[in-house]
Amino acid sequence: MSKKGILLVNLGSPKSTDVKDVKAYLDEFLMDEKVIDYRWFFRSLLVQGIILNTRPPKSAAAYKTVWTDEGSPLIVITQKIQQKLQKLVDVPVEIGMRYAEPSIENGIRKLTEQGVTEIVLFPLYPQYAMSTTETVIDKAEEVRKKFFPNVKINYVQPFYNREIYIDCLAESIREKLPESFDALQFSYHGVPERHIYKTDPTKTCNLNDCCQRENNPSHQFCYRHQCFKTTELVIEKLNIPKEKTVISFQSRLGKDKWMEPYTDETLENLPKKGVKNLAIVCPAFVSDCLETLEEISVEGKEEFLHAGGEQFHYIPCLNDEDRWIDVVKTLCEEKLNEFYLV
Ligand SMILES: C=CC1=C(C)c2cc3[nH]c(cc4nc(cc5[nH]c(cc1n2)c(C)c5CCC(=O)O)C(CCC(=O)O)=C4C)c(C)c3C=C
Ligand SMILES: [Fe+2]
Ligand SMILES: [Fe+2]
Repeated sequence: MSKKGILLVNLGSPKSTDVKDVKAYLDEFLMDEKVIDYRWFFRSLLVQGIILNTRPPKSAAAYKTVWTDEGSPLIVITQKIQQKLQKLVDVPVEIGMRYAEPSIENGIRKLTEQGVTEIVLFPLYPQYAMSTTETVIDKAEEVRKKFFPNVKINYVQPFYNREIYIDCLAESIREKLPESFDALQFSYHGVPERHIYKTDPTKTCNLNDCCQRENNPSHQFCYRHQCFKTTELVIEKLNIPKEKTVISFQSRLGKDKWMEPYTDETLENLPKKGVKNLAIVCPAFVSDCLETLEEISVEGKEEFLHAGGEQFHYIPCLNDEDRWIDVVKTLCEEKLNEFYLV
């Protein structure tokens, strides 16, 4: 009888907030061809020649502001999800990070040491992107072929529009929303527009109205569509009018054109449009991390207040909320059950 297990995969964080560890982490992360998708020579020129010579001290300082006694919030929260899920399922659950430690290889090894030969791997990203879901699958397949050729892996698909997830996210937001607010902003991690064109096998997405159409063939691989869809479904559940919501994209890097509108510019413009009391949520992330705790809750808040905003309410990610752990369990069990069918 084959034994099953679950591997929860998140992005990863530096080993510590030392500049050298942050530099090593950024090197691995940004040299990934699915993240900075230039040919190796140009990627290396940009990342190792420019970014790694300027960014690590700034990033390390930012990490210091969010780091806890237990470590990076992203990793600590992923561990908490693992521990809670482990109490609900009767197969072993491990974690692996796409970059740095604990690695995907490490996670698969821990599972195989417990006799597991069939793994459900859950990339913890609601929306598909080349720089997230796709690179996780590439890495896991590379590791599987090299070290664990007899192991089978079943991947949990992006769940941006799944009813159980939307219900869970909407409920979580509802509980944390202030009594009154002028607007609810959905800030998603951005990606370069080029990535969306590149990963569209149907070549039918023009990053325009088509992303909001009901049935465009490109939607399965369109990060922009999936962000719009999550937003649309959540506000419908929350019964919030579209006019009271804003979508934006954060964390751009480099000189390429990234998806617009940008979160920082939106935060500066909203007070001029009469939005003084803002609630903001970041549904591209299931766990709080540098990009939410520092870029939004601290920097974003400052930008908004400086531009004339009065109240800024950051709504935390799902993290290890019990209702979210139930969703993780259901999505994993669906894939565990598929092993019985083949
Ligand atoms: C939806 C999730 C994410 C997408 C899509 C994504 C794309 C993407 N990111 C960068 C560059 C950086 N991202 C950084 C941090 C970071 N990114 C995500 C998630 C997505 N990235 C998370 C969860 C985090 C936080 C990690 C943590 O430890 O808390 C950083 C590092 C931070 C910094 O130095 O400021 C960079 C750089 C690119 C280029 C990209 C798509 C092309
Ligand atoms: Fe990122
Ligand atoms: Fe699209």
